Amino acid sequence: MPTAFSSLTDRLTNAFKHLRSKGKLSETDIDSTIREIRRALLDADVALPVVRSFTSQVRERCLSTEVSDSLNPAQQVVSIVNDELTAILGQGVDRPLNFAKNPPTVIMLAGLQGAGKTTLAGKLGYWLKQAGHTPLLVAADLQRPNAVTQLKVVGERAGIPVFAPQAGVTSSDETAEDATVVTPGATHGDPVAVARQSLEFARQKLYDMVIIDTAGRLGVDEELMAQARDIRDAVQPQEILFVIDAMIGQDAVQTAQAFNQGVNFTGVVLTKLDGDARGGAALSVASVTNKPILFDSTGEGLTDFEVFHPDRMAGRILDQGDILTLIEQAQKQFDEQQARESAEKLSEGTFGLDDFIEQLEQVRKLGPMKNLLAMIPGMAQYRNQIDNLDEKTIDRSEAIIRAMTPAERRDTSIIDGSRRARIAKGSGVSVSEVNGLIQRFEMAAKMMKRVANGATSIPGVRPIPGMHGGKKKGKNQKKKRSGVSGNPAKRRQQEEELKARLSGKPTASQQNGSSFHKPAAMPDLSQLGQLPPSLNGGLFGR
Ligand SMILES: Nc1nc2c(ncn2[C@@H]2O[C@H](COP(=O)(O)OP(=O)(O)OP(=O)(O)O)[C@@H](O)[C@H]2O)c(=O)[nH]1
Repeated sequence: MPTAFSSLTDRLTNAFKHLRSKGKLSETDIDSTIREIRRALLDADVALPVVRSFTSQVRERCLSTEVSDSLNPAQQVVSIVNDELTAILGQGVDRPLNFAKNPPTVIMLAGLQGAGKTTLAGKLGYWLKQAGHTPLLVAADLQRPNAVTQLKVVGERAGIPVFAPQAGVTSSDETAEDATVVTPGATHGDPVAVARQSLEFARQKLYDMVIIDTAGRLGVDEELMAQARDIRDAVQPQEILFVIDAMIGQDAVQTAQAFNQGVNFTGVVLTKLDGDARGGAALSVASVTNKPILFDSTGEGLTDFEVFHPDRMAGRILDQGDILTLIEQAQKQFDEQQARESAEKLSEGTFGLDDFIEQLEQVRKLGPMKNLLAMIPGMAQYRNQIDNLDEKTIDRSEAIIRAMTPAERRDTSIIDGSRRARIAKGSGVSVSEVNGLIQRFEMAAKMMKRVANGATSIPGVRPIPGMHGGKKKGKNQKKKRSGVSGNPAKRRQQEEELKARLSGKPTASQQNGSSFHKPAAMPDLSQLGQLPPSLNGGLFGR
């Protein structure tokens, strides 16, 4: 899927490609790589001062770094670029939200018109609600006629009450109009008064988070800034989040600086990272303002929103995937017992189409398939194929399987010609589509059985610790096959290991144990002759 960083990813991975054949890097090699990195960053709209300090830092470290035993030169350069990218994205640290000692915690949103503030208010509120908070959204954007209505719609969708002035209503004891939208008589036309009243309301009704949506303008102007300052002074927020559209290009830095001076924001939210315009300017914002990026948003949906982790974003930009996010999402959504059973069935060769449907349902909870594939290391080169993956073909596959009898799903070998014709009719597809699905399922099941038993691996994809059982194991050991441990300490260790693998550092077990592998800081993509069947058309065909 093209994202705001796709072309930057392509350019950077290309710059590293030339280094792969080198045994040792000369100063000339380093300089020519640095030149390519500089051009890639500038073309992606990263601000010039940020590019300058970034490249000089990378160059200095490349020249002074000792030759490592465990990393080849290309991996070493990628590892340095990864560190420095993580640093410009926010000093390399994750900064959690500040909460008030005495609730409610107040979060004020500021930014240009159309940056995505209103949408973000809903996403943030929804995210907080999922975490057990009781948020209230506040419509303090009284500039744009439709803004209040828009926030009410967003609030309704997220199931979060909205404190909003209602035209013609002035009494302060108006009661809730319906379950999701509160319309007390906030003072009409005065955003500062609305914000102040919302706090009183939240205290009375015991909302513990107040998210205030403020007005945006097309460009920075002093009147807007003064209004935002007045709101800030009236409600003393714990967080003032500057919301910035990643696609606005070079203006991002100037706008961010103006808002920083104007309201002294505490954190940044990048929106529209799903767009395909050059998103480099947004990457400069944290560095130029010295304020952390707290969240990012990748679509219009309520859940297209995530906590920003500088190191994971750097990994995605460098096409090292984001396995940690994938694991976290999977842990949230997956039924662990079911995953374990599927893994066992796969290794035993008893994985049927019924199980496949169950897996599909679980995977679907994680979001569109394209987004998931984008989190796998080394996938940038398959962007076109991933883009061509039509999610509808997945629906069709599901329909075919659902048209089968339970016995057919358990054992595809009983599906003869007449059964195939019946299934095709029942699912509204052609017989050849049914044939194709059965054939691909049988092939994939065979391959997965071999992979699960350690007989082979997917080309270019290094095994994840605990993923492959090797030989068939006893009952107790089987539990490890789902790849992610249920034990929190063990899981943390696995995450640390993965993190280290992705950053190119030796993992704890590699340092302690005898089975030291060269870390896969940069997967050798040349080995990826073909996608695993499940990705390359795979079960879903094309
Ligand atoms: N693709 C994409 N669209 C987004 C994202 N966030 C917001 N949008 C869309 O961007 C448009 C503007 O978003 P709003 O939330 O209205 O922006 P705003 O900052 O509140 O705008 P004003 O109220 O005019 O100041 C809407 O159409 C949103 O659906 C995102 O992450 N990705």
